[in-house]
Amino acid sequence: MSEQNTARFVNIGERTNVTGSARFKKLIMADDYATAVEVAREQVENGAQVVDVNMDEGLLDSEHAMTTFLKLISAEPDIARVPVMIDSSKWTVIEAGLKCVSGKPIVNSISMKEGEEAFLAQARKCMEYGAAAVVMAFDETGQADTRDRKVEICSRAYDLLTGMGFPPEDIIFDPNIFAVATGIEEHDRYGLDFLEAVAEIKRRCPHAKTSGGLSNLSFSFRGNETVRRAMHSVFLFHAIPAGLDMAIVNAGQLDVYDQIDPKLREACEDVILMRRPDSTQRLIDLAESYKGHDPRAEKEAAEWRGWPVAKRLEHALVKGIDADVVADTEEARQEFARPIEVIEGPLMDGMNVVGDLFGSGKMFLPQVVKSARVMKKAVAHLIPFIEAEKDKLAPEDRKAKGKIVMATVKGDVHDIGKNIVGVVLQCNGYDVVDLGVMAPWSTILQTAQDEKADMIGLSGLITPSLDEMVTVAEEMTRAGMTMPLLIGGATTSKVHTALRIDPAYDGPVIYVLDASRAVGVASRLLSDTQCDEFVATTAADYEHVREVRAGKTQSALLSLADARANGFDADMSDKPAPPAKPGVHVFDDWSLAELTDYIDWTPFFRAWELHGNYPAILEDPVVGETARSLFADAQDMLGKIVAEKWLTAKGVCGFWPCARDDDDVTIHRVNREEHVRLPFLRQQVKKSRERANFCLADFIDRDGDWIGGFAVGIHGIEPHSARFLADKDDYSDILLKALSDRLAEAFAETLHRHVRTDLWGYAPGEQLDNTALIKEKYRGIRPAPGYPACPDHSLKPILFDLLDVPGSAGITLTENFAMLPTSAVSGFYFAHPQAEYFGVARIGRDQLADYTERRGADLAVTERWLRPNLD
Ligand SMILES: C[S@@+](CC[C@H](N)C(=O)[O-])C[C@H]1O[C@@H](n2cnc3c(N)ncnc32)[C@H](O)[C@@H]1O
Repeated sequence: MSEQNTARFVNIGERTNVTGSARFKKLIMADDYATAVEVAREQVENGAQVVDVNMDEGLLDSEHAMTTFLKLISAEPDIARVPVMIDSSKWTVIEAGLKCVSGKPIVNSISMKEGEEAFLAQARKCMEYGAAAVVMAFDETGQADTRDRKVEICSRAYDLLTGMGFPPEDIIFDPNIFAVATGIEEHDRYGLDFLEAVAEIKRRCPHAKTSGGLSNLSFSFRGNETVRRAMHSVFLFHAIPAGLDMAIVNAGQLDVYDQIDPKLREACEDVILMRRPDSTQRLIDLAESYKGHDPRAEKEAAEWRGWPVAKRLEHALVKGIDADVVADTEEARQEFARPIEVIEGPLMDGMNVVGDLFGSGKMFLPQVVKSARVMKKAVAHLIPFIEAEKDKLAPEDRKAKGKIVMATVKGDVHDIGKNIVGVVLQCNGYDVVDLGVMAPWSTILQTAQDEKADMIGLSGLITPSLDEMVTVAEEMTRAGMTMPLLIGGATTSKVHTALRIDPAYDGPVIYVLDASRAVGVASRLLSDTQCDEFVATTAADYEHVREVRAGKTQSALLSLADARANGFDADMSDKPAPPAKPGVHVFDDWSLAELTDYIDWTPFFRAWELHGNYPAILEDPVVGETARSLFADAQDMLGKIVAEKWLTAKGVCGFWPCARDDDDVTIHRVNREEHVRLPFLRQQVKKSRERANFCLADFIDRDGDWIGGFAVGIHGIEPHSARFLADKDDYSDILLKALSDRLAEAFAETLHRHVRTDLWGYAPGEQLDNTALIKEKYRGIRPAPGYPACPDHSLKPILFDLLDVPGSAGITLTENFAMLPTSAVSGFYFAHPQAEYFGVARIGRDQLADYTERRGADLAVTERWLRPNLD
């Protein structure tokens, strides 16, 4: 697009959207609103003139999330200066949002899909709130595709809206941008139809505005970023003069129209404006030449082995190639006077390049971990020579930038995240003393003192670990320590760090969002010039979080009695039939080959901090190349895991007759003639009119029903992990752990399907592919203790006892109820068709007391397990 065009073009920021941004979703799910507000700020700073906010996520109370976030950003003057677009497919969420926006909001979207009456009712609401509205070109018969349908629907909507007094300048038509050059003839006109429709709509509908989502246009060229960018720029070059006022597009990914290769520009223009019958084929042919191969890189690949050794080492480090690193390091050692100089010279130079690329977002975690593997192998080769030299020369020890003691806290066994952070720190020149998993506070403190560490880093994945971290902080205070304490891991958040850990420790406490932040945090903490300011700013930031929290009106809670009265009323005429095969079923060795077909790959990439959905992530313009390479390595290892039988999948499941007793489910163990009580928690947050206050017991019939349970685990990782670590190969070790986790989840999915179709057998004819399984399109749920519907991890011992999990599947529990082996999943089966996941969220003291009694436990104990739900 030309510069003149850009000036008029309204760019709608789309990063504050839980459906489009994995990072934003993670922040919202972690209740880290303070950081989520920063995402909105970044967008505005980067030039977004409207901020689109979307909270449509099944596990969220979307209305609550929308209102909380909107209230927060409306209190930030530099964000509140741009309008907010309230984006939801649920009208209740939009309405909740409208109530708390201070400036002029935009509703995204309304349409005549459900007929005129519903359309006008929504429009009236928009007017009441003074909101502008995106009106989709959609009517009772469907979405408008041709020019005439777009114009017809928009004109009709315009007449209806202006007829009821809706200000025309508050109407934003979205006449649907569809993909062109798909090879289907009817699609050829889509670009031109949109452009012509925009011009005509602007003519017929004075003062109304137009908008569109641009990325659809180039959908058929996924993976070919050059062509996609060119298409978008060419399209806007024509659409803006035609009257397009705004679009959802990443402004940073547009090319200047005049600078696009003229051949490509012309071919795009031919397609969009339908100037030739063969334009699609011509663009497809031309697109090939912009794809994949980079002749320069290929030439380089062949040449690099002939470069001088220092450059070869740097290249190997940056590219993560470990094949020749030992030979090259040896060659370098012979060239340099002392072996230490190889580390301080070419190796550190190479790692600095890696650090810079990573720091500037041009390199991603899997590549960094591969680079670290090269570095470790080179250093391992040099160590004996350095040691031997010590006697003769007594050289100074290699100077590290700083020393960090890292640990996964007591009771927790998860270490993928911690290991990644450790590797990243090491390859940036820090010494890392890794205490592994399940580290008690005493060991952590002792090691930090013995090693004269500069800081401690704690990690944890399950909620009880939050309390363990508070304990470590308190003990550090008691020991009079002052070194910084770093907090990270999936269960942690900035809010928890600010509210609970920071006040417990006198020294600096820093929450580290992900591995990519670790080096920046460590280097600032150890910098003579930056440390004080960084510590002070962070402390002030946490103080602010505490103030905001203190001033925040907590969502109102119902009494437990009222919440029960508003419980979910499941239709018990629909309850499942008794299982076809009741009792307990043990699986000693489930086929790994079968499990590989049921892997959900998206969380695999997330474990490596590559955000995006599989398979689209493989074609992502930014991380696609890294994702493809990682995926190839994963497939390669998975092949070996299956063929060479590295691992064993053991599982158990069972079904028991039961009945509901208020919020408990009592299980009848027929063979032992005993009853086991499963106490569940009920939502107490006051709901808007129609929503119930859910409890898992609501899905069970008081007059008799069935419930199930399961536990699955992947065994046998240890010798392989040890082999990789002995070979200085953290990359393969982390890869193996991540794959083992994937296999455990795939096992849970496969076993659940076997339960539905065969063992319980309530859905014998179910035909769902893996995508549908991942989207949980089946009947029934398998809530897991520690997850939002049953957040109390301490239900696990009851489940484990029912199934004799240690005996049948070889899985045990730590004192904080983490499962061992680490790659394990357990939960309950509810088969009622209306059963759904929800989050218990905050509960009141009345429920805590009631639950304590039902569990027959001490208040102090239940309080500890339920702490995240009490604050
Ligand atoms: C963590 S994901 C795992 C599946 C995903 N496809 C994977 O491979 O990682 C989904 C599982 O988490 C648990 N879960 C999710 N939401 C839950 C909730 N609100 N309450 C209880 N359990 C929940 C259920 O066991 C569900 O099957």
